[in-house]
Amino acid sequence: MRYVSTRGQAPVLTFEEAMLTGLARDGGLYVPETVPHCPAREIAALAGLPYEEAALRVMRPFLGSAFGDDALEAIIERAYAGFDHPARAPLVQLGSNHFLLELFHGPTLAFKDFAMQLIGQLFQASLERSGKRITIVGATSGDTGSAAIEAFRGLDNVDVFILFPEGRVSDVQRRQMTTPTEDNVHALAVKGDFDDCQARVKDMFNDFAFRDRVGLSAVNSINWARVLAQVVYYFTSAVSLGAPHRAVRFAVPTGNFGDIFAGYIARRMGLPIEKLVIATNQNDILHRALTGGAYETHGVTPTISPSMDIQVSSNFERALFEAYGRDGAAVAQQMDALKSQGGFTISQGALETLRETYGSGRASEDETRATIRALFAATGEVLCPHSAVGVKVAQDQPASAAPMITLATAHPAKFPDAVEAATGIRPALPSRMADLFDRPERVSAVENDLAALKALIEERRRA
Ligand SMILES: Cc1ncc(COP(=O)(O)O)c(C=O)c1O
Ligand SMILES: N[C@@H](CCOP(=O)(O)O)C(=O)O
Repeated sequence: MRYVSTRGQAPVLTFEEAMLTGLARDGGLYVPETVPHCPAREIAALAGLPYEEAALRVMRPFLGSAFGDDALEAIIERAYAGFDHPARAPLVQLGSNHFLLELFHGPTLAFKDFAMQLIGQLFQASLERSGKRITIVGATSGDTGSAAIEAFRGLDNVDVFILFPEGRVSDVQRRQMTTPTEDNVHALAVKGDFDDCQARVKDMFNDFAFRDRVGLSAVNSINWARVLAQVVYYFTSAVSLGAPHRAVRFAVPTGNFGDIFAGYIARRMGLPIEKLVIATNQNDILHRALTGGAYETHGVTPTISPSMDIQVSSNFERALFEAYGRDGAAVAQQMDALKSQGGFTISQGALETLRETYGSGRASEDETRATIRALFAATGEVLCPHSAVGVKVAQDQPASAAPMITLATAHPAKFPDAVEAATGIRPALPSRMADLFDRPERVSAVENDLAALKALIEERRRA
């Protein structure tokens, strides 16, 4: 299995190389050269398997020869051993044809743990073999950062720097990043929004001298390995509702488009997904793009679902690459326009292709709060605001016989103020985090300035 860049000008890599590289050297994102097909009988055979076994079967064809079967099996076992729920990704029924896929039972209480716990193990195995050391620099709107820190804390051959927008993550999210004591972990509060943080990370990747000197690696979903790990739960949930004999739909709270693109890969592999519905908050660039054809940034607005306060949605580039028939030059042109003019228009052909796969919707702040309140009153299920955006948009979709599965992407206890305001209930953190607010914080406030950030990283990383 080989990986190519969405901009067509970077070296073709193996899985392991693409994982360690992160962003392609032409600024694009790696995608598999071909998407392996999973025949219906193999999809059906996933029914009833432990999550780990299903993960091995779904991901195996993408990894090539980098990790042997036994090694991969052990890696997957270790990755999910710290999850609080035996099913890892349990399904809860919300209504006659609507289900919630709970993805928040991992160590940091968000869906990011599914991928981050796995790639933490994959990186370690790979670095032990090569004897190399790396510097991970990630951008977060709240959840990727804590998941990355949890996966890489304390490792001798990895330094981790996480850029988060100052004052724009919840207190729980911030403390998850600022209270770990390991000296390879650095939480950086940037004066800016998530798009600024993500842009500075990409700038660092585009400075090849810096990139090579510090051994830069990415753990945002620009890294293909992140997306791959998220393909698995589309299979496990769809199969438990009757796939491959019955089609399903997914509503996916969306920001950087990594999670929903994992659903696209599952669909391309042969999983019968009728629609992948993009659910956005007020930062609705993706909904506007799908409905009107113009992908235009309007600036990031803070919301009660802060992890989705994103306008430059990195993985949409992967979707465009597919919609433009894998024309890297066309994608590069649009990405240049995004950088220089703040937007671009999607061609009619590409838009129609996107609409065959994706639906979309947007939830306002009031609708998000009302959905948390109504679902709690009707079922007792307490949603985080991101999951509530997903549920609201799912409820707004046209009727279909195919069951709708909404991804519940974070635990409500990460956003206690918003949840309490909607339900009167203040959700409690699991007991292993009960003292989170008593732990001392360690954080550096930094300007949104590339040179200053690079200097800080050079100074603090352990050579
Ligand atoms: C809780 C939560 N929900 C949804 C999203 C959106 O996921 P994606 O960026 O993969 O679209 C994020 C962040 O990415 C998140 O942290
Ligand atoms: N919502 C994310 C933003 C980064 O997304 P990623 O999936 O590309 O890492 C976060 O919580 O940090």
